[in-house]
Amino acid sequence: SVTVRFLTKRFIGEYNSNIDLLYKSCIKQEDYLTDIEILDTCSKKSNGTSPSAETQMNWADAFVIVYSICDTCSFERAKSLLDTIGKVRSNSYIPVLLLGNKTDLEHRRTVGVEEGHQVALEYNCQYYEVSAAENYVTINIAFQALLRDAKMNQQQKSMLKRRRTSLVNVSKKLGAMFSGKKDCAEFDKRRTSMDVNSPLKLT
Ligand SMILES: Nc1nc2c(ncn2[C@@H]2O[C@H](COP(=O)(O)OP(=O)(O)OP(=O)(O)O)[C@@H](O)[C@H]2O)c(=O)[nH]1
Repeated sequence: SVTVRFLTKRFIGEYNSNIDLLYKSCIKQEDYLTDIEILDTCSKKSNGTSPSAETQMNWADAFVIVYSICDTCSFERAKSLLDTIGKVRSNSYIPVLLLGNKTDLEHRRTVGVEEGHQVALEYNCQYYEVSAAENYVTINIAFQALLRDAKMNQQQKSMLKRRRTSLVNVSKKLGAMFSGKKDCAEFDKRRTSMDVNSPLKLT
């Protein structure tokens, strides 16, 4: 099973009272079990503290940013958060879901769909407009899409890590071979036992 960690202001799953701010759940998606941990960034722990923004941002595998379509300030805050995430996690791709909430209050809308789309394009994140008050269908679709993205991202990262480790091993062995270090003898021993016509297998 895979653990995917989200940072969000919204809560889905079973509240774990032992760890303040953290909600845990295990879901089945496409025949795979996935443990989900969701950290609500706006709440405070019972002792009145909350982890620093940077700690929270490094902890997460994915982000959910929620603004209200009736509140331009919340949209500006969402953009500033996207900016911070981009800076803190600049070394690799990180899945982000931008949610424009409260579509049931269309008559009070101050942030247009186009503005949301534009920001999502700019920051390369997924974007949905939803209403937490009305139903969970679109929210569910949005979370499923983010989860899929986060899992794929994790798989790609671990594949890259494995590739990098095997490359390091190869370069170590080659280094030992050319610098005549003691594991060179071990390397040679293995090499001579191979068929010279078959490709050199380094693990
Ligand atoms: N009409 C409507 N009201 C909503 C919706 N989602 C949340 N609200 C209301 O908006 C208010 C704020 O909701 P919260 O869930 O406390 O929002 P929040 O951003 O997590 O709040 P803080 O964590 O205190 O910053 C509450 O009165 C909710 O009932 C929605 O989709 N439609």
